[in-house]
Amino acid sequence: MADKSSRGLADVVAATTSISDIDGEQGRLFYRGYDIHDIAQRISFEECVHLLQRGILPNRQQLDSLTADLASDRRIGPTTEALLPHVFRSGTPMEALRTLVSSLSVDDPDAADSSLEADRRKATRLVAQMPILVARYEAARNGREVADLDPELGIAGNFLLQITGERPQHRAVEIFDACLVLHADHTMNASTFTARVIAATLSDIHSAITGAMGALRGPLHGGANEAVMKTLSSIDGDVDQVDGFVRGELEAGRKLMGFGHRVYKTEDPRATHLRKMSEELAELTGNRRYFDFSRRMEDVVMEEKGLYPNVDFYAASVYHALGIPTDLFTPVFAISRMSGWTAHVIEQHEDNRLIRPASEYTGPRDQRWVEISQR
Ligand SMILES: CC(=O)SCCNC(=O)CCNC(=O)[C@H](O)C(C)(C)COP(=O)(O)OP(=O)(O)OC[C@H]1O[C@@H](n2cnc3c(N)ncnc32)[C@H](O)[C@@H]1OP(=O)(O)O
Ligand SMILES: O=C([O-])CC(=O)C(=O)O
Repeated sequence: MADKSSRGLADVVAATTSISDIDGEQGRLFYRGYDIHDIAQRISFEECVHLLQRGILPNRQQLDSLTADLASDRRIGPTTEALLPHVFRSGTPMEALRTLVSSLSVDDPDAADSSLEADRRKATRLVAQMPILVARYEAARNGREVADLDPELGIAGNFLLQITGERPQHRAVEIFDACLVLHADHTMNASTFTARVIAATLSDIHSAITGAMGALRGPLHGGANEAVMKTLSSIDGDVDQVDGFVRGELEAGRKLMGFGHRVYKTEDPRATHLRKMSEELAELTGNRRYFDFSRRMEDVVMEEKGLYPNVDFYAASVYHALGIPTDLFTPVFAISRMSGWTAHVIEQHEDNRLIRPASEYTGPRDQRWVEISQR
């Protein structure tokens, strides 16, 4: 029996990993030993995928090879195509996309192969397919065709192109690319843990990723970015209204989405980059409203609760300024996190042991069975 239970598994070391690491006291994040501050806004999402899935930053030849794989792997199969017109009517994009991601296994050329080599091919394919699925979903629900992919653009640029229907500005692509890098992996967060638990039963990578999508969706995890945008846009009037709004929410005992973190006791290093990018986009678009609201909200939440913004907070105003619809913010998170999830599934399969923690029983004991007629 376990010695002590930890509510929400806080501080429990649930896996060993060489993919990412966090120092929550110092507010530092590392991907395979690289400080996020050194690589964010310097490497492309494709380089990041290589780093997470294949363990090293690619040289030019390795990057070209991965880029070619990603380009040839992004086709979605007939089963998923057939589902698209049905699932876009379902409640939310994350529900629909969870179903679409699950369906990708049906036509996957490696579906029947559970080897590590097949895992690696499926991992690349899933990263390539995810942005296409989101773009196709967006087009389907608006009754339009997606724009053709531009071979000059990478994953970030092509996604913006397909979502907005317009060729994105160079700086917008750079900023979105950096967002994808910043969200790519984060140790044993809830969705990655979910993926690893599923993978550890020796289940397949599509099952693990489908579970991860379900975990990411919730507002205490990836769903917070959408919730932040809804909060920002619900505040009427000017920035002076923010103080009263925040205090009212806290007095009512409600949490403010985008604040707080299980691991960081100081600023989330990703928020540092996203805050700067949000401000830059506010300047570039000439619309400071949501950046100014966010800055004020950050100050009031710090004064009132001592809480720092997490990755989801400034991601909201950044994605909004980039023209991404609010209900696609969490799917965008999934596009990025697919790289981390798949790397973790491979790592789990490489050195597997079933994940099966203990529980602390709190129910009644020594109950006696009685006939149904006597109950
Ligand atoms: C990508 C990501 O997943 S980043 C996280 C995204 N999620 C959010 O932004 C949702 C809002 N934040 C939260 O709910 C939490 O801070 C979490 C889920 C991120 C971390 O949760 P935990 O480590 O379990 O902390 P917990 O929820 O127990 O909070 C501890 C205390 O801080 C308070 N608190 C934590 N976050 C917030 C918040 N955002 N707003 C108001 N109060 C908060 C709690 O009410 C609690 O107070 P209490 O001790 O008086 O009851
Ligand atoms: O690590 C966590 O618990 C949540 C988080 O910030 C992430 O998944 O990026």
